[in-house]
Amino acid sequence: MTTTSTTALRRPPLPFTKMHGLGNDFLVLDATRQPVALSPEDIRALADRHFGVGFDQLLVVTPGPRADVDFGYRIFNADGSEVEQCGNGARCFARFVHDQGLTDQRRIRVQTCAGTIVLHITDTGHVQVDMGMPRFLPQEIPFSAPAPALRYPVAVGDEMVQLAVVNMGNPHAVLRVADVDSAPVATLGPQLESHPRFPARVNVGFMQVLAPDRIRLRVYERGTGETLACGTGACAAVVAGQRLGWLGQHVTVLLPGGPLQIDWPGEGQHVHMQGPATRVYDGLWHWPEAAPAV
Ligand SMILES: N[C@@H](CCC[C@H](N)C(=O)O)C(=O)O
Repeated sequence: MTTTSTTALRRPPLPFTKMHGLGNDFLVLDATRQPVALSPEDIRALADRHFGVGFDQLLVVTPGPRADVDFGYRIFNADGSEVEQCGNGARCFARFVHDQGLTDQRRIRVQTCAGTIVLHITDTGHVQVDMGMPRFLPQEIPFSAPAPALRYPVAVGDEMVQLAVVNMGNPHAVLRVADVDSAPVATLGPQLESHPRFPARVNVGFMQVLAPDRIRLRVYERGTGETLACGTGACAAVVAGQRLGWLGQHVTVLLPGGPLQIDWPGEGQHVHMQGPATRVYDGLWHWPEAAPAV
């Protein structure tokens, strides 16, 4: 029999939770109770919507690295790249640690690669997130430009587009469009995502201003493609729109997956986001067996 050694080499099944924030979907792993060591190939296999579970981002809940934070939070895009921040993921993170009994606190401090964020579960079950301070200097995005500006002309093929750039922990470019339904998200999105002026790639938001307190937004996400919602993208669009004089301090952002409330009192202040977080199901992932040689 050859099965003994094969079985010994098989990786144990991986318990996970599937969640979403307005359709931006996540696979959530609890690394406070089980060891989690995944390669970029493992993440891509799990993210595959036909052969795996399928998700936009993988969220890993870890123990807090210091006494002043409750948990750590690692985020990976569907392409296996690790990223600094995820707004919709932060709301799901709060619901996950609360609903799994990892904490009974409603105010949760979490360490991400981009710094500390504070999550608050409201009485209605929504989650408010203090997303920290936006940054705008080209080197902080990172973005290649000779001097800071509110918008930058960027050449894409024969076309010139006007971009605002914002770092919300992760990099964002924001374009204003007349109508998000006809915006070239599928073509311009990937061209800008990997544009040479963004050395760490970039998330690309297409914003339609309906009123000073209401926008529509579609986001082509770095490492994932267009998603039904992007929390950091919503924050970046509101901050960029306010700096350009188009928006006020309190804005409802209508994403394909639903609305988010974003508030920014202005320069030098933190951005706040409020919205839902939904648990879909719990599952057990069985690692695929190596395909037999043909
Ligand atoms: N969906 C997210 C952002 C996830 C990370 C992003 N794709 C990146 O590479 O920076 C959100 O809700 O903020």
